[in-house]
Order: sequence, then structure tokens, then C-alpha cells
Amino acid sequence: MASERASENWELGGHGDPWNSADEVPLSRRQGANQQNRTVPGSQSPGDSIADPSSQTDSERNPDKYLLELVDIEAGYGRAALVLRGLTVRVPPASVVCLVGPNGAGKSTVLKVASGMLTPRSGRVLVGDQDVTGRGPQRMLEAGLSHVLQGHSVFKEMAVSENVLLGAYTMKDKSEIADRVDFVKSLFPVVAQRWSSLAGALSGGQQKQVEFARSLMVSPRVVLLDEPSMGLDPKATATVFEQVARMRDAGTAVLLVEQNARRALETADLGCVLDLGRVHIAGPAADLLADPQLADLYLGNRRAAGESTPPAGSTATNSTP
Ligand SMILES: Nc1ncnc2c1ncn2[C@@H]1O[C@H](COP(=O)(O)OP(=O)(O)OP(=O)(O)O)[C@@H](O)[C@H]1O
Repeated sequence: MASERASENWELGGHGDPWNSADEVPLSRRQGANQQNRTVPGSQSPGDSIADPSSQTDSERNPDKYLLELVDIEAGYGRAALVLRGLTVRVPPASVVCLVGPNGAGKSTVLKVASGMLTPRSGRVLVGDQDVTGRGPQRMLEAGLSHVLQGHSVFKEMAVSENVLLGAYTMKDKSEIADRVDFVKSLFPVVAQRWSSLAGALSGGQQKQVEFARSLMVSPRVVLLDEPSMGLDPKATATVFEQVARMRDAGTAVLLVEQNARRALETADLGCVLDLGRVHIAGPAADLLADPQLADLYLGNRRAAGESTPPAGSTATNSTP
């Protein structure tokens, strides 16, 4: 019922909207879309739920298998209709899981639920072996979730160092701060190079790296990144995605929301396509990129224009950690 109502309420995006470029048929009515949580063909082997970050199968609780689990989440704002309608997303360790989908699909709302900014009406939020459903942002931060919000959140009148050290505000053991500063400086060289500069003097892409560095000060288990490439030029966007991969390679899992679907999936290990508040299709990011139907629907069909797909395994690794 909810699905049918949701489909009826679908509104097409404007012309030029890459999410709705194929034709004027709602995604949820397209071939195969009647099956919730479809996985990309060939992406899932029996028992291999990590290949599907939206798996509904409640596998044996194993805190080592997933760092963050949002299970069967229903959430919305105030008395308005639900935005998330039974969504499940799971984030394995040392992986980048990317949420893509049309405007208004609920991607940012997923991050707000994960970070405790929005309490779900039903469903569970698990961080490792802790059920943290309904806890506020402070508790989520303590549990190991760090949220980098959409847009720019550096304090431009403050030095890079001051911005980064704000991330240490909640650290209980202040003796660890120096080690964390060394760590984020090594991960983001521009932070080290511009440590004493005013943050406002940095480019947009550099400021985004300051935000990443600040989010890592608390040694989070999972970083939630909302549209990190927003407002950046292609070169800065490329750098930001390289840094996302570096965060993952340094051991921090990332749950990423992006409009730049192709670029994000090239960086991610696993991907979920959201539609109308549910995971519509999920699987290894490389498989999503190679799926011709998805390319048609979401990625501007550049393959059909003769453009090659990204090299398999170039950055989309670790799908089975
Ligand atoms: N603070 C809010 N109060 C009320 N409704 C909201 C609020 N934030 C988001 N919404 C609504 O929730 C729905 C999902 O929004 P959300 O921002 O999660 O989507 P999204 O997939 O991230 O979209 P976009 O790609 O455009 O950023 C939209 O209909 C939006 O209008």
C-alpha cells in the first residue's frame, strides 16, 4: 500500500534532471522496480550479504560485519508524510557505501537518522553491537558516527588549526589530541600545509578537506558525508573523492550521499539507489556502474555515447572485506 501511494505521489524532476532523463515513467514503475531491494544481477552470491548493503536478511548479529546498520527505517519530518519508508542500509568496515537517487528521494534524511538529528518513527539504528535508535547527535558521536553536513561548515574567520581542533572538543582523553592532529595532517596534506592560515583563505575543495579532518578527530567508526562535492569545480571534486578513498583506506568507513552519482560510485565499494524513501537497487558499486539500465536512468547514459565504463576495481574494491 505504502509503495502504491508513494508511486502515485511521484513527481518528475525538471528537464535536464539526470535522474529523470530516460523518459517520463516513474522509476518505481520501471521494469524490475516492483521488486524492492533488487540487487544488480550477479552481484550477490548466497550468504554474501555484504554484496548487498540493503539486505533485508537480519544476519546473525556480528558487530565485526557491519559498523552501522539502519534497519527497516521509517522517518519523516513533523506530521508530514513519511520520507523513508522501510529503508535498510548497512555499512561494512573499511568501505565506502554510496547513496544515490533523485532529488527528494531521502538521501540526506538517511544521514540525519544515522547521526541522530532525526529520530525514526520505526526501525533500528545499530552501531556495532549497540542499538542507538533514538539517541541524539551527541550520543551518536560518542558511538562513533561523525557527520559532515551538506554545504560548507568551516569557520572562515578562524585558522585551519582552530577549525580542526573544534573536532576534538568532545574528546575525553585530551592526551590523544596531538596524535590525532598528526594523523589528519598526514591524511590531508593541505591541512598540514595551511595549518596556521585562515580557513576562509582556502579554496572550496581545501575547506572541505578541513571539514573531513575535523570529523576524523574523534576517531569515528563511520563518517557520514553529505554531498561533499557540492559547489566544487571538477578538479576540486576529484581531489575530494580521492580524500574520501584515503579515509576509507585509513580504516574509516564512509556513508556517502552524492548527486554526482557516477563519480561517487567510482569511489565507492557499495552503492544503493534510493527512490521514494526506499532502497530500489543495491550492490557493489562497480556492478551498478556497469548496469546499462542504471546508466540510462542515473548516469546520463554516457556508455551508450561510447564512453568507457570506469576500470573495474580501480577504486571500487573491498566489496567483500
Ligand atoms: N527539515 C525538513 N522539514 C521538512 N521536510 C523536509 C526537511 N528536510 C527534507 N525534507 C523533505 O524530505 C524529502 C527528502 O529530502 P532529502 O533532503 O532527504 O532528499 P535528498 O534525496 O537528499 O534530496 P537532494 O538530492 O535534493 O538533496 C523531501 O521531500 C524534502 O522536502
